[in-house]
Formats: sequence, C-alpha cells, structure tokens
Amino acid sequence: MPQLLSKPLPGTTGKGLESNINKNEHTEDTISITDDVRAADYYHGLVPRTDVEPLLKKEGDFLLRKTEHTPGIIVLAISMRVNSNIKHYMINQGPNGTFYLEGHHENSISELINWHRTTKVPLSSNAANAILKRPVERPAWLLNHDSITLVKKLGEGAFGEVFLAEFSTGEEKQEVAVKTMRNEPTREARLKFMKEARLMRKYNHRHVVKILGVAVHENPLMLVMEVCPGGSLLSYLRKNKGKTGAAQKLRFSTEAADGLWYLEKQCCIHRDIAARNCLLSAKTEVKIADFGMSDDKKIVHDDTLDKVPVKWLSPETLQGKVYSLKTDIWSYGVLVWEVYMDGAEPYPGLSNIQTRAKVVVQNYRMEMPKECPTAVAKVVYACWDKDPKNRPEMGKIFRILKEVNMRTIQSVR
Ligand SMILES: Nc1ncnc2c1ncn2[C@@H]1O[C@H](COP(=O)(O)OP(=O)(O)OP(=O)(O)O)[C@@H](O)[C@H]1O
Repeated sequence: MPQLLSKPLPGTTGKGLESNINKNEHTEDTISITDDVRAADYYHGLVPRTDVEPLLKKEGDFLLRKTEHTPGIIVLAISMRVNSNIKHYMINQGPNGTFYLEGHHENSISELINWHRTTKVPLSSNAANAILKRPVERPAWLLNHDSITLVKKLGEGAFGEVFLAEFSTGEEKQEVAVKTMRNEPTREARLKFMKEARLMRKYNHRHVVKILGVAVHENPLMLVMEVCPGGSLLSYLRKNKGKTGAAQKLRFSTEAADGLWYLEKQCCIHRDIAARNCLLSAKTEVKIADFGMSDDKKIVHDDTLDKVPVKWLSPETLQGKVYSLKTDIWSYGVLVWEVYMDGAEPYPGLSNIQTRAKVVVQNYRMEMPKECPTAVAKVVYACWDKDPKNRPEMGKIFRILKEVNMRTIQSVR
C-alpha cells in the first residue's frame, strides 16, 4: 500500500495583527511542498478540480495541485487532459522518501515530472495517452501569499476576517481588501470559498466588487478584492441616520439596481441582497458584495433554509426553498426600504418566525416612508408582488429609478 505523500493540514500557529493570522508564518501543511514544487509555474496549490479543469485545454496539458483525497488527507496530484477527459493522478511517496506514480521513483517531485515528460512514459499503465506534454502555468488570479501584506482588520464574516492589505505585483503596490478563511477550513467551507471567488472572477462592473484573485497555496486561504473604504452601506446609513439626503438615497438605490441588473444579465442569483452586503467606495458608490451564497443558475433549490436571511426572502423562497432571480428582486425591495429607513432592521419588532407568518400567511408588506418618491415606492411594492412573475426585471427598475433621478435633477435646476 503506497504511503500518501502529504499529511493532513495542521492548524496555523501564527500570531499576527489582531487575529492569529500572519502571512510570514506559513502553515507547514505538508511534508513535501518543497521549494522546487512551490516555485514551479505548474504548481497550483489547493485548487478544486472545477477551477483547474477549464485550464487544461489540450491533450497532455497538465498541472500539479493539492487535493483532499479523503476528509482531512491532503495529497499532491497531477491533473491532466487525457482522451478528452480530465484525469487526476496521485503522487505517492516511497518509504525511503522517493516519489513515484507507478513504478519509477525519483528523489523530488519536479524530477519525477521531468522524467515522465522527457521519457514520455504515461502516468498510468491503464492510460497509454496519459503523456505529459504542456505544463499549464498558474493563472493570474492565483496569487502568492508572499505578495499580500495584511495591514489592519476591516470586519468579520461568517468564515473569517476581512483585512485592509497591500498587494504587490513586481514594483507596484496596491491597497486591497483580503477576505480570509479561518484556519483548517472544512472541505465544504473551502469549496464554498473557492466558488465565491470563481463567480466573482466572471464579473466586471462598476457597481459589483471586483476580485483580483485568491491565494490558496497555504492557510489561511485569502480572497483578494478591491477595497471599499466606505465600509458597508448598512453601517453608513446607521452612522448617518437623519443626515443621508433624498438624492443620496435615490443614488444608492439606483446604483444597487445597476449592479444587480448586470448580475441578472449574467444569470447570477445573489441570494443575499441586503444593505449589509453592499459596500461603498471612497466616493460612496455602491458595490454589490458577498457572493458567498450566490449561484450562476436560473433556479437554486436549497433545502437547508438554515441561517437564511428570512427578512429579505420572498414568500415562495421561504415556503418552497427555491431561489430565483425573482428572489433577488424581492430582496432588492427590502434593501431600498433599508436605505429609506436609514438602515433600520426590516419588520421592526418582529422575529424571523413572526415575519415569515405575516409575509407568507397574511400577505403583509412593510410601508415605505413618506419621504420616498412615489415612483420608487411603487417599484418597491412591485418587487414585493406575491407572484414572482409580476415582479419587474432589474433593467426596468434601473430605468425607472434613473428617470426619477433625472426628474429630481431637473426640478432642482
Ligand atoms: N472589499 C471590502 N472593502 C472594505 N471592507 C470590506 C470589504 N469586504 C468586506 N469588508 C468588511 O468586512 C465585513 C465582513 O465582510 P464579509 O463579506 O466577510 O462578511 P459577511 O457579510 O458576514 O459575509 P459572509 O456571509 O460571507 O460571512 C463587511 O461588513 C465590511 O465591513
């Protein structure tokens, strides 16, 4: 029985900042990620197969990555395209410290890979075409921990902390925000983290937070994104209670609609639209953030309904556990309510259970405050139509709000 190459990831013991994260104290997570492996262009770290498969385009394209072989057991594997499929071959370690796939042993992993490349000996005797041809380099979004310096904590999420950080690319340094994954993430948590990053990579819009990449070579996993110095829209509204003007509230609502319209066109169901998940740039422009629950499907069935934002969810989602773009439209209505109510908690005084009963059974809807323009209030009520088919699309909402903006500007003149 071959010995597995790598050991389970132990916890990080680093002390750093206000948390126990320090980029300079790398987790000694495996016995074999030696410098030659770490430095190899084709070493991709702990990246799920969903992320590497699109990179392996031609027969013989290959890369090296870490993968969770069985729960808690991390191994090194060569992923490659063979006979139009993607195959993953685990690297084994011999008792005397050598590395091998089947029969041939070498003293290091890079030597083993070189040997298979130059001799053209297939990686498996069962796959004559499993011949290594072209090493696939790490894509630009796969970052090194060394290029990220954490500066200060900005906030905390369910999976870890968010930091202000400095990201260096060669000579250039850039301020970024880094979402970290608590140490020793479960496989499920790690896959969720990578999925969030994978979705964010697809989007490019001025009202959607941009991702620069992920650092996954070691713990803690890091998601590097544009920094939004204004913090969350919710905390801004609360801090500026009674001071946020009508024009600004309309702008916040319009910009959020713009970002969501873009996501709607990309077929992205965000699933957690709320003021707490909108961030503000230095110029207080709204950026839709937190894609931790999102999916690029038309419909998502999620049986868990555990820890869900009940007060932001539509009746059919609460009842049928089904999420669609129309769920986001409903949540957008709640977001606009939050904006016009200076960040108040929706359904004041009601618990989640009471809210659910009132919304689903009694068809109760919150009232929009008087200061909200009639056209905007009408949009919100349309977003809260019991029948998802009657809810407007985001493009229409954006156009209506834009028109209200124009009328406001003209009346001021
Ligand atoms: N790009 C960013 N720029 C500035 N601050 C940010 C950024 N991203 C997050 N933050 C801060 O960190 C806090 C936590 O963000 P995060 O998205 O992890 O938390 P969350 O909303 O609880 O998400 P999750 O549900 O995924 O745990 C935010 O409320 C915000 O204050």
